[in-house]
Amino acid sequence: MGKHILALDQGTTSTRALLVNKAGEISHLSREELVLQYEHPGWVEVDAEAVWRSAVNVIEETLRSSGLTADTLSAIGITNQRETAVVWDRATGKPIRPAIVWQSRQTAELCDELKRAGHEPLFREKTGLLLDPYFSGTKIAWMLRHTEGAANRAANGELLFGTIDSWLVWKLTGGKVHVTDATNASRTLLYDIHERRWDESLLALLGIPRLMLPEVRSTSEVYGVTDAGLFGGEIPIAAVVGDQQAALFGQGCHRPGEAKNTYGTGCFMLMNTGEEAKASAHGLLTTIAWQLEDRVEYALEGSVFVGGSAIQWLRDGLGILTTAAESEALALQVDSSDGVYVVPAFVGLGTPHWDSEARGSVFGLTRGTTKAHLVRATLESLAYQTRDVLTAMEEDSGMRLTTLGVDGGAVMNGFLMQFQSDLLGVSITRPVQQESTALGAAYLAGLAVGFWRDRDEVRALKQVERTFEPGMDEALRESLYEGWLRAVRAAIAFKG
Ligand SMILES: Nc1ncnc2c1ncn2[C@@H]1O[C@H](COP(=O)(O)OP(=O)(O)O)[C@@H](O)[C@H]1O
Ligand SMILES: O=P(O)(O)OC[C@H](O)CO
Repeated sequence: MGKHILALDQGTTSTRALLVNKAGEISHLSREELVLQYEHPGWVEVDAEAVWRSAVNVIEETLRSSGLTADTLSAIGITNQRETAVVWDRATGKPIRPAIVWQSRQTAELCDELKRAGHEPLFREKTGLLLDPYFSGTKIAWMLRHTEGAANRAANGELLFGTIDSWLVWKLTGGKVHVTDATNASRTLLYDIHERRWDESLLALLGIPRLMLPEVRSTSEVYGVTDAGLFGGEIPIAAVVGDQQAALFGQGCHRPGEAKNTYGTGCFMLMNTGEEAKASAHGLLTTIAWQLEDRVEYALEGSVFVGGSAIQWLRDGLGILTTAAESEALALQVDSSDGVYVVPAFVGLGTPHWDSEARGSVFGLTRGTTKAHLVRATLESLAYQTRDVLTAMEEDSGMRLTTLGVDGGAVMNGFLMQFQSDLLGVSITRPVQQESTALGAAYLAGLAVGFWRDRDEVRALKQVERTFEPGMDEALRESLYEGWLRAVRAAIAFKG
């Protein structure tokens, strides 16, 4: 048995590989940025070949910098941005067009068509999701409709579909293994999360041939080994898990009622609900937390589409920041956002509104507004959106949260974390190891190959770096939040 698990974390904006040892310590992180394509307003795509190349590069770099060889690794655990859809040619392994990223709105019309025909309750009941362009199903249907000859080729078994995990496993195994896991399947809009199978009636509604779909396996098992030609030896691939579920596992939220929020490109709060798939009355998603052997556990999820990417917009779109980290000092230059609210609905709104037509808006500008106010209001928007989600979560689960575990790129921002704690009235714990997603994938892979004994062993590895306690006066907190609710209502009303 080797001394390390390699975690491959394929996110929206970057691909990372890192090593995890038995104590849950991380070393030799290698990272490659990805270029997203925004060809039309509301569309977000990425070159699946570039994603694949980035995965090879970061694994090679991690091996090189650590001096380890492939056969000294115990396993690879893969975690990935979810819903992003790839369709490729079975024979050549080439994608038929760019992958459609989870944030993309290009299937809004198709979703509306299906809603008008009254199909949403069926999708909601079987998959725990909603008819929103976010999920993979309509993205696959769109590719089949908009790529010449694709529908016929798919029906003949010449094309394969996969979320990013499937695509990477296919490539890593040299085109031998076409699988996904239950967490990723639960984000496709095609998988019955109760019966645990691809659903023929949903496939028929979307015109997707069953032949294209991967086999659905558990979240923690050996699916195959990496092609010996790639890294100079075979490495067992022993976990596949959607990144938000991986973070839930990595944060040690293994018991019902435990929750985490990840602040990456988007913000995703997941609460473990155990073996019960709880339906939501407030726009949350019911999703599979993980499948271990034959046992499935579920989660309630609130999905916020634009989180850290609003900070990237300040940096790259407006040019008022040179780095995302600078946003903290700027926000702290002012005592408040002075009545300014930024609603970053750049690609519509997810939980609890599910409005794919809404667009971003800024409210409350005066002649005295400075870039510090705008930056602060943008950071605050992550916290306000999270409060919307937590309110829904508490109403649906009937549980009151006292502590929230956090992770993701933006949690380094101390201003944001304190404001978040103030606004929720909840303690926030930031772990020492903020790569919860990669840790979750490593733990799940390690459990499959006997690197760790059981869940309790990995849960005990978590260490808290800092706790943020709520300190804001309640009247102020509620009046600030009132302003946010007004701003969101106005943003939704603006779309005409
Ligand atoms: N100090 C910071 N303050 C606010 N946002 C930050 C900070 N550092 C990084 N971010 C944001 O975090 C995001 C990157 O987080 P990460 O977890 O790597 O995302 P993903 O996995 O979605 O690619 C970016 O959108 C970036 O703008
Ligand atoms: O790329 P991330 O880490 O922001 O995650 C994206 C989510 O999985 C989308 O559902």
